[in-house]
Amino acid sequence: MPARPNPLMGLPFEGALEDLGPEYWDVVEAATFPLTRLRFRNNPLLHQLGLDPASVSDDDLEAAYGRFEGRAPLLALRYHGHQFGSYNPLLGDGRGFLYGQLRDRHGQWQDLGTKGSGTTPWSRGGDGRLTLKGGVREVIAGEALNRLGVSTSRTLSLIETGEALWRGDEPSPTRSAVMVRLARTHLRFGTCERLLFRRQPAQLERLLRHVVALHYPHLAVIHSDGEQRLVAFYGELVQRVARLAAEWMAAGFTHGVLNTDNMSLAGESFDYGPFAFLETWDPGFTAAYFDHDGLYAYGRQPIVCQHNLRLLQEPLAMLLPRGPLEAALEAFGGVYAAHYRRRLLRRLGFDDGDIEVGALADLPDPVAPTLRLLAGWPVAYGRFFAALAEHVRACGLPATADELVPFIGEAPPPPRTEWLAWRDVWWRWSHAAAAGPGTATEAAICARLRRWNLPEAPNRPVIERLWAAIDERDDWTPLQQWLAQTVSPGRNGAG
Ligand SMILES: Nc1ncnc2c1ncn2[C@@H]1O[C@H](COP(=O)(O)OP(=O)(O)OP(=O)(O)O)[C@@H](O)[C@H]1O
Ligand SMILES: [Mg+2]
Repeated sequence: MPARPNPLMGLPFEGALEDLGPEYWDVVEAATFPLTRLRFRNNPLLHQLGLDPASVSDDDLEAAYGRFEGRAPLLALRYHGHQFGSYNPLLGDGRGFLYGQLRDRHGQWQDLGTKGSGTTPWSRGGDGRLTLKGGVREVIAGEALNRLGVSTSRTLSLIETGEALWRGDEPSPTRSAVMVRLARTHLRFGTCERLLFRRQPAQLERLLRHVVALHYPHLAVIHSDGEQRLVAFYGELVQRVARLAAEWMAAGFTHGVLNTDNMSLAGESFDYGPFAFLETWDPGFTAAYFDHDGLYAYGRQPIVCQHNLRLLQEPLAMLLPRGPLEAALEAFGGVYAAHYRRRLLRRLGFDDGDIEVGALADLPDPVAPTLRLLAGWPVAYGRFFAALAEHVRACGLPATADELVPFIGEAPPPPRTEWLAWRDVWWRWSHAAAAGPGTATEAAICARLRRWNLPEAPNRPVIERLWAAIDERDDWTPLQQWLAQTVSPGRNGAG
């Protein structure tokens, strides 16, 4: 009987970046691992790629994304980057490669990229590997952020590979893994910076033509003039990154390593290393243990993103005048503020559209009172929203402001002045929304609270609990349960 074909190997890859030529990448080979054992598969993403998940076996995934059978060429991408303020010209894919590019079910380009698949010319003495814990953390970050509505890469598969790794930030030896992630692109701000370093304007122009064609195709239609098109690309990237920063802030997420080699030219969030979700709300909260000065602290993320966008002007200035770039960057603050407000409102159950325009003008904005309350109440940021959602589901909308009581049973009481101020604003909004012209009935507010908040945000203690079960007993059930109950909107009762 002929062997059943592996559906993953029939995916319709198109060599868009490969066709740009070897200036941008090196052909590499994957490592051979002592074992390949599937630990996580993302069925919704398999579906998004046009496959029937039921037709893809675990062994298919191990063959394609653990043993890398039947796929060539594998490309380590070249890039540089500003890391913690210093330029590093020695970067590039040092432990991953571009596996392939294809259009998904919605016609959207997707890259399949690996992490932990072996050394490359850019490994700089590193082992080219990913720890299993690092892979588990990537799975959690991508799924949680996606569930919170953040534009993010996601892990397609995580395969344990049976090696013993030594790391300074994990008890070692520690277990190894290889992951494949889906991202709109693996091209980074640092990909452009490398071409400035090497003074290669023609190669930058080719690269950006590729980026616009794949990731900003509407701009190619609007602008026949190449220069205008690139200015428009930068302008849209500014807006996408501003929205992304707002999404991280509303999600209570600290990326941790906002170097320019971790900034996507498609404006999507990716590379989940030392990230952390907030415990108590604190703008100074720092995720990476090696970020001694708090450069990439939670509250600095918008300003760092804006700074990184300004750094990107340097390579672009090989092709474009500065004036329009600087003018485009000025939009950052306004786009950020408006998007952050919308996202925070949504976590509180609200939307401007719920409320009569006249009534809206009379309402105090809930953003500042929410942050003032959170700054003084030692509760986990995600817990605040989850508990609000639970309270409204259990008790309905309060008929009077006084009926709304501090709803986090296990927490110390909130600071009185900040609580009363927040309570009154939230109550006024909830009543204006429920009485407004939109569809924001009590049930709709309740559904929104459930949809846009996680029952349990994966802050450090939560991730450590999930990891401990894997580490101590090889028990994957807590992780699977957390993923099923926390990140699956269906199970969570949300639409
Ligand atoms: N164990 C390792 N072996 C070789 N190179 C590594 C290793 N860890 C990190 N690097 C390289 O160091 C640089 C910075 O690492 P960083 O953690 O930002 O990226 P990454 O997590 O490896 O990959 P990505 O940005 O694609 O998610 C990258 O060029 C990366 O390839
Ligand atoms: Mg990186």
